[in-house]
Amino acid sequence: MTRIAVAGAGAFGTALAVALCETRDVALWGRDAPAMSAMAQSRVNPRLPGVSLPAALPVTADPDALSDAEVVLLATPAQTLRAFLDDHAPALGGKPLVACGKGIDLRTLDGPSATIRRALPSALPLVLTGPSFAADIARGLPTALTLACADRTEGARLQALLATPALRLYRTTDLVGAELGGALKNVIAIACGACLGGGFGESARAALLTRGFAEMQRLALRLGARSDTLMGLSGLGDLVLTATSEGSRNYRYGLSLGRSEPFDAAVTVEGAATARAAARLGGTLGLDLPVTEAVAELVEGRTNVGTALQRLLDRPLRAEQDSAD
Ligand SMILES: NC(=O)C1=CN([C@@H]2O[C@H](COP(=O)(O)OP(=O)(O)OC[C@H]3O[C@@H](n4cnc5c(N)ncnc54)[C@H](OP(=O)(O)O)[C@@H]3O)[C@@H](O)[C@H]2O)C=CC1
Ligand SMILES: O=C(CO)COP(=O)(O)O
Repeated sequence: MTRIAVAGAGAFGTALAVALCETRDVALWGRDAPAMSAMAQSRVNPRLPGVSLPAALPVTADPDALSDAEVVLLATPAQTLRAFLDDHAPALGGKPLVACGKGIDLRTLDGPSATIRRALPSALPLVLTGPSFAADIARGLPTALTLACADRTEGARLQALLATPALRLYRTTDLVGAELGGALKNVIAIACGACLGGGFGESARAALLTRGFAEMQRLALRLGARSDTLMGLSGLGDLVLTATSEGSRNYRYGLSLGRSEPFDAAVTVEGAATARAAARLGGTLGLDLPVTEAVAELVEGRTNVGTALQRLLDRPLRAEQDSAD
């Protein structure tokens, strides 16, 4: 029996499968049968160029790879997670399902763990998140991630199963904090990219990163997250990586918005839909999320970077901390 299946043969799913197959029994599953059979032949995934797929890694579009697995890693983009779970419910029910995507479903405003719970109440949801570019993981570079599971015993078991010598996993029981840290940092990364792309400078980016982090905490804490989770790998750690590196697609998308340049619509940019979802959540909860709202407006083409930044500067002066007077 294959112990682990990775569902979603994009850059991240492929990287995780490559890393895990050194020490574990893993299969990489993708929905596109011709693409998976080309990948099986060429041992290369065009979504993760420069990485050879080890001979020991089966790559397949056969749904049996999902039903045969003890644990399934869900590496599809957040906006497609619900459809994937619905399509494969009989194969996935009752299993630990590890959500690896970073986003909030725009239709339901659910994070990945609630999406799993709603679609498959018998499954055990986990969240794997934190600062990690797919290419780094696939190359075996040192990486540290957070694995969240409400059940401590299962969390510890999966932590041992999914860690590798180079991929160090820390565990937590705070699913909401872990998934919101990963989802919301993408929104702030877009803001930071737009700032740099628009020529507003690194000091302004540092301000946006910091005030954006305050917004991440404001929303996440209100939704039940723990503050220390946001201060960890899944929040601050991933924000620092994503909001400062052109390795990030969210950051590059922001750069292109700032430069008024087109951006390839086929590239996965989770923060675009998540900005809109988070702005809606903030509106419903009566929270002040000005950076998030600005990104949602940018994504929807309702403002431009210069106007959005000026609006942020024009806001009334306030205390830095929400709790301070
Ligand atoms: N890339 C990275 O460095 C990292 C990515 N992540 C997260 O991982 C998630 C996936 O990103 P990434 O792999 O980079 O994205 P990619 O764009 O590289 O790939 C997305 C993959 O998801 C597949 N997919 C889309 N919809 C479905 C569906 N309904 N059923 C099955 N498969 C589907 C696509 O298949 P098809 O080709 O057929 O469309 C494609 O293989 C995102 O949430 C991202 O934030 C997290 C950490 C790092
Ligand atoms: O989540 C990531 C790094 O931790 C990948 O970021 P992008 O999706 O912006 O490329």
